[in-house]
Amino acid sequence: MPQLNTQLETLTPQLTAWRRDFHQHAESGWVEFRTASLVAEELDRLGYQVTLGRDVVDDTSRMGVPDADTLAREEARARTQGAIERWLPQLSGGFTGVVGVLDTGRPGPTLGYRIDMDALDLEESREASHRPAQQGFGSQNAGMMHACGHDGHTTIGLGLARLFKTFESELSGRIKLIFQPAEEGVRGARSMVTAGVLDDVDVFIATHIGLDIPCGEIVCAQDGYLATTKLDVRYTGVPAHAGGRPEEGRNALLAAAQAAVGLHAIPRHSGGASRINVGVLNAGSGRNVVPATAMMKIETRGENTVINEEMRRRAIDVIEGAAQMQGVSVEYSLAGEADTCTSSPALVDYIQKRIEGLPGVEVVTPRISEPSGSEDATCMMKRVQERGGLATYMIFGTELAAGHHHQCFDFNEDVLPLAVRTLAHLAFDMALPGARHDR
Ligand SMILES: O=C(O)C[C@H](NC(=O)Cc1c[nH]c2ccccc12)C(=O)O
Repeated sequence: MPQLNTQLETLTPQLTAWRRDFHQHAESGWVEFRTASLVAEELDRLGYQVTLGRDVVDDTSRMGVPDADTLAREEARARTQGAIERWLPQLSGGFTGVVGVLDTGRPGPTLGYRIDMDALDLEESREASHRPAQQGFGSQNAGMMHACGHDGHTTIGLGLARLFKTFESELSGRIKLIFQPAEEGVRGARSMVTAGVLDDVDVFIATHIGLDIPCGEIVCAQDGYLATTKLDVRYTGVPAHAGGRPEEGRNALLAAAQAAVGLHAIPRHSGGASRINVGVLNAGSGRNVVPATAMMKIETRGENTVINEEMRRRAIDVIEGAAQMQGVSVEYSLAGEADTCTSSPALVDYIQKRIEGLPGVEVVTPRISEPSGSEDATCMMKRVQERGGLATYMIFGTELAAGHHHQCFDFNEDVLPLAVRTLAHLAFDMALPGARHDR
């Protein structure tokens, strides 16, 4: 569709502006108030059916939600940074999911795109060599940075919304744009699945940019996502005068320290890839006080659910054993979890055939399965597949200034128009074997 290229040329500066605005106002999981409000506003302006908040995020299945004071503080911060006021009441409390539906009224599948919006809990580099810092769009929010490309994902989602609206007469069925909160820490997707957001989706595409693949190279299916469990751990001991009465204390810091070493000493699994990481350890209150409190944020991962479950089980043994050694109490809670998933072969074949030769598409890889991080889009994919639909997870390569989750992360923005055009192209004339067309 030549006019698609023309439209895209006009759209590209807007894509760059969106990306840099989202980058500058980075918001981590469940506090994407400004981002979600701007997304809802744009979808509504374009005439999409917009649902958000508790209508698309199930409260009981949310994980790793910040405390009420943090949610309130970040909502107030979002207001000062230009969040669109009329959407905030529904987003309040961290229900920051947004779904836009374009119903063409013509028979055809419902095509769902997952777009994750959240930033990482990370302080962005202020070095002049870091382009966002140098060009004035570095994160304004302390401790929050788009260091994985989700500012680009949100931009791609809005670019798709614009193109689909422009070419609505060429489409059939429905387009469902699913803007998800809290992918980092694998927390938000399960809540949207439980809220039923995926229950009417026939074809589902999740995407990620970067992943050490050059711009112009596209992977139709990334299958190597690891099953993962995230745990918050809290040790409670007994404070005492470290000099006068050390024997009366019970040392929570030592329990956490011994747990950290013990966790990393859990053997890797012979059945496949396995991971363990203690990402955060905070403990104690003063130099001369026997530490009575310690907290850890940890994660286990496995190439499949059996391996991850074994790693989780071993981790719990270590966590509880360390508490016993120091005579302290311990509590732990689930802060996130995700499974593995395999993309639908019929959809992968379809995508490969449709995108080969498109402008800007230089290399098309059908499927990669090497273990590579985790993703909670897998639970959305599984929901679609178990209902007879098709799902995949696409990768759009782009050059990176530094690796994902690094404070100097940045990417080649040429990937934005390329991803928008390629993903939009898949929606036109979608004749997919195996995708339900009874709508
Ligand atoms: O477990 C999580 O917190 C999800 C998070 N997900 C990502 O970072 C997205 C992602 C998935 N696979 C890769 C590979 C490289 C960079 C990023 C990713 C991760 O793996 O730490």
